[in-house]
Amino acid sequence: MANPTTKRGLLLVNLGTPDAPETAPVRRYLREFLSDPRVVDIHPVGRWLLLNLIILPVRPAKSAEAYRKVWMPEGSPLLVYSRDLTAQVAERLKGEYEVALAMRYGNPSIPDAVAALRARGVSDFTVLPLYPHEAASSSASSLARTYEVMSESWDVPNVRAVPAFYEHPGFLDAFTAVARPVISDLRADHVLFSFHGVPERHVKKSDATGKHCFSSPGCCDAISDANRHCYRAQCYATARGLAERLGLGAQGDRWSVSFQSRLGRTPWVKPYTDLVLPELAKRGVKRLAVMCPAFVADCLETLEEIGIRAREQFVGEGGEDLRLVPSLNAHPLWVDTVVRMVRESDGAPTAAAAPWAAGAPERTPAR
Ligand SMILES: C=CC1=C(C)c2cc3[nH]c(cc4nc(cc5[nH]c(cc1n2)c(C)c5CCC(=O)O)C(CCC(=O)O)=C4C)c(C)c3C=C
Ligand SMILES: [Fe+2]
Ligand SMILES: [Fe+2]
Repeated sequence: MANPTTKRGLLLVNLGTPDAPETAPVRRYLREFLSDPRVVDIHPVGRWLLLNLIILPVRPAKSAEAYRKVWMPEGSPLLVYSRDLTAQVAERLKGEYEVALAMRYGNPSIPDAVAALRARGVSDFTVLPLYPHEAASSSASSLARTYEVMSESWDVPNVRAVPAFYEHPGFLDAFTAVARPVISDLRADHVLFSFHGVPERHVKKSDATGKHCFSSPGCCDAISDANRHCYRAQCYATARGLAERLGLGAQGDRWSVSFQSRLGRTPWVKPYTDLVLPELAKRGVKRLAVMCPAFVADCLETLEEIGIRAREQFVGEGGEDLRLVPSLNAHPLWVDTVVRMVRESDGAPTAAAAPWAAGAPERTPAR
């Protein structure tokens, strides 16, 4: 328990987004994002060449065009929804925690958000990376940067991290509540759980045993000691939890899993969403609901890649309709869950100690 005079702060961290849907701000954002060695994990000289000769001359203009299709009057959807969530969580935790939002890349930056909380007297921090699953390129990068920023001050504050919540019942229940009306209104004959992909190399590097991941087709079929930090295994655990709540039966029949948003030519985690869509259409799936549970806020990857591009692709392949299930954004059940996870994490800094995790001892929330 923290000292009663200690002021607590909650830092919600999401990935980040450009300041405007124009080429120059998108280039600035992509430069910061793709210079991160946890995102593009190759030799620094290779990364510089890839970025400056291949990606940055072309991609920013194309991405800016995509951002313009989903940009909201108040700004980038990822930022608008993350701000909304932050405001509602702050309201719920008033008097207990000072709350701020930070973006790993772009604005509001982690240094600015940490400085703002410290200026409000915070000396005990809870950090909640807004990604359900662990990945070097998302949660690990956000935590590493937060720790780096905090360690720059003379008096380093107390910091605890909320563990990955890929099978937290509150997270699964909230997504189920959002999905149910969409699935029934569409009369969906199939649900695709499309997660953000990562290079296979990243998954192999996070395998502490060095021999579990990709060792067999079923290596992600259950969470075990060997794969509890495997991004792919955590994604499948989420999909199973949602499919069960939605009453979808066995995998393959009315639901399947895929991975989207790949970049470059190295192998990413499979199956790829853009290759699964035509297969589903060919199999006779007509009305497809797509859930993107790697994201807790709608963003370019949900609204444009799935809501617009994947829909056009599926209909072009003979499907009748594809509907994107909205993300959690600031859904009341998600706000409840964030509040609950923050309280649960008080004194439980690792995934293994998460009170809701299988095998963890029963524990009552701190307050
Ligand atoms: C090597 C490239 C990338 C890895 C690895 C990666 C992992 C990863 N990303 C997210 C969440 C988001 N990514 C978003 C956009 C985005 N992602 C990449 C590349 C990698 N992501 C790029 C180049 C972009 C920018 C857009 C584009 O040009 O296509 C977003 C949306 C941001 C927004 O502004 O809306 C999110 C969110 C996770 C969770 C993750 C690892 C699991
Ligand atoms: Fe990404
Ligand atoms: Fe794995």
